[in-house]
Amino acid sequence: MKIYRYPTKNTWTDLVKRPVLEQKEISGLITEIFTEVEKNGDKALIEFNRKFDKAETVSIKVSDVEIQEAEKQINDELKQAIQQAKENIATFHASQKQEIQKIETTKGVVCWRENRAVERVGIYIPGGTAPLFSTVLMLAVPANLAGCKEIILCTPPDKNGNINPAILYAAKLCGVSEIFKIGGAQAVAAMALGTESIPEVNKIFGPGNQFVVAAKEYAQRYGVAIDMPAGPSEVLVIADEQAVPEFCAADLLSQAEHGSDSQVVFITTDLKVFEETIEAVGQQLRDLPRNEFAGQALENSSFILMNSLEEALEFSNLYAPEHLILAINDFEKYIPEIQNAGSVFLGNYSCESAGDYASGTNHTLPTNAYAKNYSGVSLDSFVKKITFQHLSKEGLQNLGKTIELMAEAEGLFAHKNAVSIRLK
Ligand SMILES: NC(=O)c1ccc[n+]([C@@H]2O[C@H](COP(=O)([O-])OP(=O)(O)OC[C@H]3O[C@@H](n4cnc5c(N)ncnc54)[C@H](O)[C@@H]3O)[C@@H](O)[C@H]2O)c1
Ligand SMILES: N[C@H](CO)Cc1c[nH]c[nH+]1
Ligand SMILES: [Zn+2]
Repeated sequence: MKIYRYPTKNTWTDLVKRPVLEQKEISGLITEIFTEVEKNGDKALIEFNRKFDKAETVSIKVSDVEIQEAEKQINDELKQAIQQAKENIATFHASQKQEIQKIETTKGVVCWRENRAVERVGIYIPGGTAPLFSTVLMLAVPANLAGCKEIILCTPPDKNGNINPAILYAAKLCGVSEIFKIGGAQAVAAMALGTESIPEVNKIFGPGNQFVVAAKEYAQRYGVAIDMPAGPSEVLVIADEQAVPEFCAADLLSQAEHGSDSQVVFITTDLKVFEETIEAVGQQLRDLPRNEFAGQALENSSFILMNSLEEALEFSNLYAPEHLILAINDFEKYIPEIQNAGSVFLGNYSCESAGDYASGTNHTLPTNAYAKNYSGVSLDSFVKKITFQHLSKEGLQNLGKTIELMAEAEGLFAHKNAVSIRLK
């Protein structure tokens, strides 16, 4: 845990750095993995399961029997919880649908956009530190609402070569087409390149560790699109004097527990809240089952005392957190000041776990300061927008002179002629 009291602005660039694996090592490994998958297909994937996940997999495709068996292992209470989360996610994402808006830019010139779903999408479901079946809902629900024809899911197998039953249950519930037992960079390579059993997809979605993020970035050179870099989880909490230290500590630990390379940042203007939150983090960490990841993540994490909420917001915009929690009284006032963040949680009761599971917003979000230039997953992530236009003869008469003049000025006479020939 790194503690800073009133750090000067010239130290901020160091404070916003994330813990990253050695880039050179990762990129060498990713190239190797893609080359191997391209050359040996499924055989390479089975070998990677052995090497990276210590798993024996005879067949990498999940069978219908495995899916039926999984359903029996999920109790009714969890099924109901999954159902409620799914409905909220569907409601929020369905609200993002927009009516087609035809607009007449000049009399007789009508322009509009129409959505078309990305046809075949690949969704990566993390399974290294925890089986994130909630991510199935976050990706498959909007993919279905958007009208994607095929949803291919990849997730790492356990040591016995099995997939967590809740992942299989959620996948079936959300209309996933095919499920494969393969994780990490090799799963991304398989979806980008295609193998004997895994179809090549048009766009790859989903969060993952630094191997997965690096592989998604690499995959783009094969013509596949990606949602965004969604890596190790992070949260930045800004608290004032009325914040509840135990709540702040719980939110910080909720993201720290994702993995040793997660990072959490706590900023407050109040000395009492500062000291009590640090103490509460220590206490809650001791009581947390499987707390080793959270403990390691806290070593990379900062607790900062600042002079004002304005300064805290300025720091937050530089950090560009995946999640921002404003545990402050006057949060409405500060909303316009938020420039860079993946998803924002307002007040003392908007715990980040709500967005992780069930409030309705998407939990697949940009990390590592990518919130400066990317949005989280939404319905739009699963569609392409095609523009249309119709010009009547009158429309071309009204706009023709402008087009001819501009084409001539660019020295493109065939462009000019495409107008002139029609208006002769
Ligand atoms: N940003 C977001 O939206 C978001 C959402 C959910 C989860 N997350 C993050 O996703 C991550 C999930 O990571 P995870 O590790 O639990 O699961 P994961 O499924 O992303 O990664 C596990 C895979 O990594 C590969 N791997 C592990 N060590 C390796 C090595 N040394 N060399 C090559 N490959 C290796 C293995 O193949 C394994 O299957 C966490 O960091 C979590 O915080 C982010
Ligand atoms: N907090 C993660 C995104 O960074 C999402 C998640 C899934 N399950 C629990 N949490
Ligand atoms: Zn989480």
